[in-house]
Amino acid sequence: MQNLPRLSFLGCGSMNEAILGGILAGGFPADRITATVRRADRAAELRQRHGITVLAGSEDGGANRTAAAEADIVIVGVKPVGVRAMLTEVAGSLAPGAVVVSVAAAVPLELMEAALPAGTQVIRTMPNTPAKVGRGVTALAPGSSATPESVEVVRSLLSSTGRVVEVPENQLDAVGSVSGSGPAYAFYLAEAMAKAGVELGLDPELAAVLAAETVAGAGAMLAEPGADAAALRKAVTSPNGTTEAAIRVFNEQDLPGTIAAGMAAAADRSAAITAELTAAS
Ligand SMILES: NC(=O)C1=CN([C@@H]2O[C@H](COP(=O)(O)OP(=O)(O)OC[C@H]3O[C@@H](n4cnc5c(N)ncnc54)[C@H](OP(=O)(O)O)[C@@H]3O)[C@@H](O)[C@H]2O)C=CC1
Ligand SMILES: O=C(O)[C@@H]1CCC=N1
Repeated sequence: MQNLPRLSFLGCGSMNEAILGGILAGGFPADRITATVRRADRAAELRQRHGITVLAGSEDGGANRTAAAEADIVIVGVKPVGVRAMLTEVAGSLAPGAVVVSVAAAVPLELMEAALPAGTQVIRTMPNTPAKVGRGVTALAPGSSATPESVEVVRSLLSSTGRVVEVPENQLDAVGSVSGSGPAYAFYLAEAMAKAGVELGLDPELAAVLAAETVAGAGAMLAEPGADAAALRKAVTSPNGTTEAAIRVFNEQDLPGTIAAGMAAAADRSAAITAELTAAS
């Protein structure tokens, strides 16, 4: 892979489109990218929005095989339950030396490698949707045949979507619970803050703007070099002031415990999906 790789996104919904958006914003040429989806209207939307080639209507798998055959890096972005069928479909069409990257939660490397020709390079990742704006974080775990050079190429490609870290595969359920699902928790907080603002008498539109800008602004501060969440929180919290009154109630009602319980449920769900997929193989 001396030159810029050719990419194919097999399945291009929320997550793969976010990665695609981050990569394109980083200057990757649209004419080296193909995506596949099932629905013609979704294909048209992606073509119009990104100027990439999109193949749709893959009832017989033809679109996926065509896209896979022309790619150096194939990024599989279907739901976990569809990954094995997708890999089986394209197994015979992959270009020699192609690298298969999965963004699917809970689908083990072993299961993916078993669906592909022996020796296929597979990399399992757990990205998140802020990839779209270059503020994502992706954890990756290389499969048994992935070479360090290929891992480096994928790492470098994904670095235009944000931070990239390598972890042992057995940490990916926990990673998914923190950063994979994490954007939803931040959006949930913004929704809850807006709702509470309305209950305090604010106009709904104003409350939504205040909550969204606050979560976004706090996120931007957290992204500054050396930022520390606890220190930033303390800087807002005047002794015996308003913030302290709010945090006291959050602690009395064990909000940290509620968050921990929710995140444990996310990690447990990931492990349960793995068990379901493995039992079905
Ligand atoms: N959403 C997120 O924040 C994150 C998701 N993930 C993982 O990403 C994966 C995708 O999730 P998400 O993007 O949310 O799901 P979406 O449903 O938004 O996207 C799935 C995409 O796959 C396409 N698709 C399904 N089957 C086929 C097929 N046979 N051939 C071609 N395309 C197909 C769909 O096409 P169509 O639109 O036409 O139906 C759709 O574009 C999951 O495995 C999930 O675990 C990981 C981290 C975060
Ligand atoms: O909810 C899900 O299952 C996926 C994986 C992480 C974020 N979204």
